[in-house]
Amino acid sequence: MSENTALSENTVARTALGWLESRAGRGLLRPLDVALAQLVAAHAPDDEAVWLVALVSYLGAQGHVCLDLSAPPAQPFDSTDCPWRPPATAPAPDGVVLGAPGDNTPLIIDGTRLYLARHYDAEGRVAAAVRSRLALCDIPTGAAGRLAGILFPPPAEGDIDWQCVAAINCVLHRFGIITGGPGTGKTWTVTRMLALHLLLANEQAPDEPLPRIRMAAPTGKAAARLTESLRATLPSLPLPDALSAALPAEAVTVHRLLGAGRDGRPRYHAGRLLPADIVVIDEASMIDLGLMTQLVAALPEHACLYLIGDRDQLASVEAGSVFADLCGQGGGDFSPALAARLEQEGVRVTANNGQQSIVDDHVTRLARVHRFDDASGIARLADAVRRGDTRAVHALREHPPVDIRWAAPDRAALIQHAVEHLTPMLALAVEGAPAEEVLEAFVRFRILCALRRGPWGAEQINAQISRALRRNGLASAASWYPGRAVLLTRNDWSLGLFNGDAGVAVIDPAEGQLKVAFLAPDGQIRFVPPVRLPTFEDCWAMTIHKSQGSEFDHVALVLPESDSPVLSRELVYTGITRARKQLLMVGDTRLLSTAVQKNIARTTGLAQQLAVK
Ligand SMILES: Nc1ncnc2c1ncn2[C@@H]1O[C@H](COP(=O)(O)OP(=O)(O)OP(=O)(O)O)[C@@H](O)[C@H]1O
Repeated sequence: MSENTALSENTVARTALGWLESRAGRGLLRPLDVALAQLVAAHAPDDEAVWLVALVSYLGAQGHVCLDLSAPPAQPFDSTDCPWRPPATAPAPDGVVLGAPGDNTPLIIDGTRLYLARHYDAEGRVAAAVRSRLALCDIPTGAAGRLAGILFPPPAEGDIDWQCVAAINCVLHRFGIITGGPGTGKTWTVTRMLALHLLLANEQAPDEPLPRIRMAAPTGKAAARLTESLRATLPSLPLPDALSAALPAEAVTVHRLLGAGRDGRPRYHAGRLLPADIVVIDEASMIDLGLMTQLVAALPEHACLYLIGDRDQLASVEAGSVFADLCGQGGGDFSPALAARLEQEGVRVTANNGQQSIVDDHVTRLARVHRFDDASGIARLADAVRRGDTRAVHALREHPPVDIRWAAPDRAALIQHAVEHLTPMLALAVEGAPAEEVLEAFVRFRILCALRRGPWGAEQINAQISRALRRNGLASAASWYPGRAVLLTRNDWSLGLFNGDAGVAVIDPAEGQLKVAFLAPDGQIRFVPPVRLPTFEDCWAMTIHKSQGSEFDHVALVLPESDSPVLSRELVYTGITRARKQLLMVGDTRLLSTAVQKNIARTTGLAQQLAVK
């Protein structure tokens, strides 16, 4: 029997496909969701699998790695005209479309969680890579603590230096996580943690080569910030030159680390492992399940993996919330066994048996902010939002600290504010100032919008600012003028430029022509002729999503006019924490309260895979 005959005889599947196609026609499902359903319909013994595959595929596009049948999220299949509802309990595997773990079927059911096989496999690989790195390393007792004394000043009596704890906890294991908000000294800690690794390696095996260390971040911008931070920190490390030389002076993007070529395919993978002994990934919250799977596949078994990030930030754009899942509830007390080991290393922490995940002991949370002074309103507001404490948010609205201003949604005032703050950067570009200076001025101010579309979305605000700049004589009528800021919306592997990279048009000193300047991850500036750019948009305002991994001195954070599914605590927290010195909050305060109370959880199974049994 041909597939077509099977399909035409399966009248129930026809009903399902008809409904799915109509939804796709209205843009409520992706063509891909329907295509997968069609593929399955040709083989499925009944229509249930057809519906399920479309739903799980749809949820994947919403960031969910799987469907938890015991708590299905809201989705288009909830509409009254849908003849089907997801089952409340797990359907029995049919061995053709729906399989148990280990089966070679397009859908896998594990307990109440239903996956596309590819996602199930990816989660399993990440969990296995983490699990295989949790044992204590073979380091003589007391050595890590003793050598940490060279790198960390002794804490005040009765104080715990969590930065030192994080460094020791990392070097004791081949897997570690350091999480904390902005300015909590994560990068500062990481460089000392790596220095501690080198001191230990040098003491234990002075004749062996030092460990090969690589540092990477998900975006070019984040990698450039990390490079800058590394260069600022390295000179202050009390290390002999031979050891200092083994510390990386620059970070690369994770794609570069994996040697992704023009087609995006990695050069390093399970068949050709990354030549590294220690790998550190910064801004790890931005890494999606797919990229994390590629990374762990390319990692040699003996290599250490350390993830650094802020667990309270938005999850990756693509499916999964790997970093938050791995952090779990960790970052509090350690198990009695680890606390005992840390005490042998000279640090005393409180012990508790409440670990929910086998990863909990590997997570160290930094809470003390080093960058801002204690009075920083931005840090306090970020913390209130992180905790979902609307009262504290309200108090900061009633009595605004010096670094926060609140404004009602007044469009003319916002555009005027933007023009004032962009003027110095545009003036520098017109004068032909060096690209470094123009790019530096460019990160002094940014409007961050919760949404892309709509009256208060980045698209419309960008268009209005461009018009206002022209009206004010700051921009010429030509499409390209010095100071025009753009955000790339597509990768261009041949240019080494990526979706989300922002650049500014400047006069190239070598040729005297207008080129767009980008800061590369290695800290160098790249000049690209405008005609060579992949697709882009204006970058006076950008969405909070796109701003991940970047920081600006002054941020104007713009809320939409009404609630939206994407408006959440994580989104607002991420937006606020992009601001270094000044924050202008624009929008309705009630909407802010709604957002702060809304936690967006993605359905994934990684935490369950790593749960303490
Ligand atoms: N223990 C410390 N003593 C002195 N200065 C510190 C200490 N820890 C961090 N700093 C300084 O505080 C600032 C912020 O630290 P760092 O950049 O490491 O934070 P971060 O958590 O990585 O921030 P972000 O996530 O925003 O990049 C830096 O200037 C750093 O040199």
